[in-house]
Amino acid sequence: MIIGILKEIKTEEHRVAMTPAGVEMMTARGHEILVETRAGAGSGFDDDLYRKAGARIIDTAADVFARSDMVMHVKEPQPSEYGLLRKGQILFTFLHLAADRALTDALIKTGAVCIAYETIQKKDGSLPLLTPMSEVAGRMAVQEAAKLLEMSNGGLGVLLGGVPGVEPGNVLVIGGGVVGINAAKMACGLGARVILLDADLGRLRYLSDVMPKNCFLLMSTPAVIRERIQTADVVIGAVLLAGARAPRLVTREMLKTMKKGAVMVDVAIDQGGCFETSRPTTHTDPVFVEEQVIHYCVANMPGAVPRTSTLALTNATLPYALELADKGWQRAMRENPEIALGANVIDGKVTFPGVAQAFDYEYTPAASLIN
Ligand SMILES: NC(=O)C1=CN([C@@H]2O[C@H](COP(=O)(O)OP(=O)(O)OC[C@H]3O[C@@H](n4cnc5c(N)ncnc54)[C@H](O)[C@@H]3O)[C@@H](O)[C@H]2O)C=CC1
Ligand SMILES: CC(=O)C(=O)O
Ligand SMILES: [Mg+2]
Repeated sequence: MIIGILKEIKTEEHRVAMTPAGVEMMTARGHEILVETRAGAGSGFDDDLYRKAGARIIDTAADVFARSDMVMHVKEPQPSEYGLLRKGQILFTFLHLAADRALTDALIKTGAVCIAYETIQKKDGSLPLLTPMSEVAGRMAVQEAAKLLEMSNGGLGVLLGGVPGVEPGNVLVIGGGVVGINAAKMACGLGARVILLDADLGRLRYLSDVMPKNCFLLMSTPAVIRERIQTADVVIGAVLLAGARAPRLVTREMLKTMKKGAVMVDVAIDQGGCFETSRPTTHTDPVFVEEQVIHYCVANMPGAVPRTSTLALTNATLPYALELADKGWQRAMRENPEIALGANVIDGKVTFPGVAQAFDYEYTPAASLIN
């Protein structure tokens, strides 16, 4: 198969979908890899490293799209790329369609086979391609929030760890999955007083076994959120209903009861956000203020630390990319149910229930489109 690796064009996105090490493994299996020039530059991989690994360097995205059977990105295609996708071509990348009707409609029009990293799911419910990026974003959420709490950045002037004789800051983490546990661990490590909420009692039991003493676990209910938000210096939104739009758990009314200069980091923004007042921001303009509370809502947080994130992401994506390349999408989906769950839009049909539900579109099971 011919596989195209595109340069990311989303604002301040410096990850790349395949490393030279991945190219070497792909070419050893007989696949041809086309890499758009400078696609790896932000992650520390120049064109020569890709050439040495066996890739061909291509000057333009249009050429990569035109020549490839499967194109790989990190983030969703941008409007300038919609017209470059074609019927039957595989697109393998993060998509987050339930939060983006315009992108969903554009992909439907292309007729391409659109497989989303974030909905590939193992039998145990885990999301193997989202997990490494959630680890990064969860850890980053606390370092971003700690900085924004400084008064020169508009924050209320609290040091999360406190000092001897002065109490630490309060961090409320909503959602105790991968983002949540990583954020809570970082905040605990800094010495903050951390409250971690989840709606799954089994998950809370697990967390109570592994989290340090300064992490308090509570069942997530509207009443608990309404009460705890009032004393929080930092709130981190980390909920997920896989592939579906995020539930809105913090309302504008709740925000009005918060401390002025407190910080909200809505990591779940890529699925639409879990605060009523959230809207997606970029690394170049990451924050805005609503009800005197600072909001950080960057939808591609790991893009800011590409040297870490590219390696973490491609460690996870490569085996799936290899399987798609070796077998083609139909056989790969037939033989591997994890990949079948990645199907979001195929040949103009919406094949993921959470996306169909978000926009009231007809849902077509991917299995019915496989010969
Ligand atoms: N902004 C960014 O750059 C990035 C965003 N993300 C996003 O972060 C979000 C979280 O991802 P993960 O932690 O990997 O998901 P996960 O599936 O590991 O965890 C989600 C957790 O939310 C819990 N939950 C569901 N409903 C809840 C409720 N009402 N109250 C409290 N908890 C609830 C679930 O029980 C689960 O434990 C996703 O939307 C993901 O796409 C992930 C990486 C980067
Ligand atoms: C998960 C995601 O949206 C990202 O890594 O950018
Ligand atoms: Mg989007």
